[in-house]
Amino acid sequence: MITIDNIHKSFDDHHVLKGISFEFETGKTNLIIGQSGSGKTVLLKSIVGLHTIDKGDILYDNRSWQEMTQDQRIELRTEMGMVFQGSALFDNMTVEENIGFPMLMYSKESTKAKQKRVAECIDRVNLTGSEDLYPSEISGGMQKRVAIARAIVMKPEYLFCDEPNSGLDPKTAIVIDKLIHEITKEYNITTIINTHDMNSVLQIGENILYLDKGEVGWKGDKSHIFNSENESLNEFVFASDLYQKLKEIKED
Ligand SMILES: Nc1ncnc2c1ncn2[C@@H]1O[C@H](COP(=O)(O)OP(=O)(O)OP(=O)(O)O)[C@@H](O)[C@H]1O
Repeated sequence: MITIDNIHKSFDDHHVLKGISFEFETGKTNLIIGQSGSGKTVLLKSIVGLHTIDKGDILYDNRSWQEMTQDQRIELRTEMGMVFQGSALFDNMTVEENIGFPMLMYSKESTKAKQKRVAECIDRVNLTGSEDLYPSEISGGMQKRVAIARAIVMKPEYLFCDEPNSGLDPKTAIVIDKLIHEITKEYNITTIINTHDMNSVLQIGENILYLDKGEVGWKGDKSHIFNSENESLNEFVFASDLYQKLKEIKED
């Protein structure tokens, strides 16, 4: 579980995160949603440790970020897997090399054990047979699966995904959402996903934080999102492509 406790973050005089508290639960797909500019990326980067927060604390299974030594923070990073927007694969490495890269850098296991783990992950994301291909030779959906396999190869406690569906067609996006959701359950990971995508919210939104101009606008799960009394959230939900399409179908 990751608990954020009253966190604040400003850039010069721009106060972006204004006292956010939330619990991201273990074994669940936790979603951060909100309008563009509401602070989703700044929040995710703060949790990953890429931004220094100005106030408050972040607890990683009860371990306080503020109280950690530099060595403990470095150790914590090895427990984190990340799927970046646009996949961020190494163009000059094959699928297998991309997935194995974190092990090459950080794992102290034997070469044989590393190869076994990489093969397991390739199999888990259904990329068996594509090991020797380069990113430019595979589809966007396959690239995303490589990014997911690379993120889980070190068996992380925490998985962070920044807009994992960006650039994917709706059908592939559903496959990727399902994969992240299944992996979260199988490995009992605390997964946090930043998304705009209402389809994802309705598919895998088990624990949702809606950010409204840097504040907590609403918390809940997908089954309650349509019944919220929060005006700003309703605007966000009802302005989504998905809702508009459903409305058009109903009106036809
Ligand atoms: N490094 C930075 N320096 C200064 N301002 C920043 C920085 N990063 C983000 N911001 C500002 O913080 C605010 C929130 O940005 P953020 O990227 O978190 O929004 P978001 O909710 O992720 O939006 P989007 O959905 O468009 O990605 C914006 O006004 C942005 O300009």
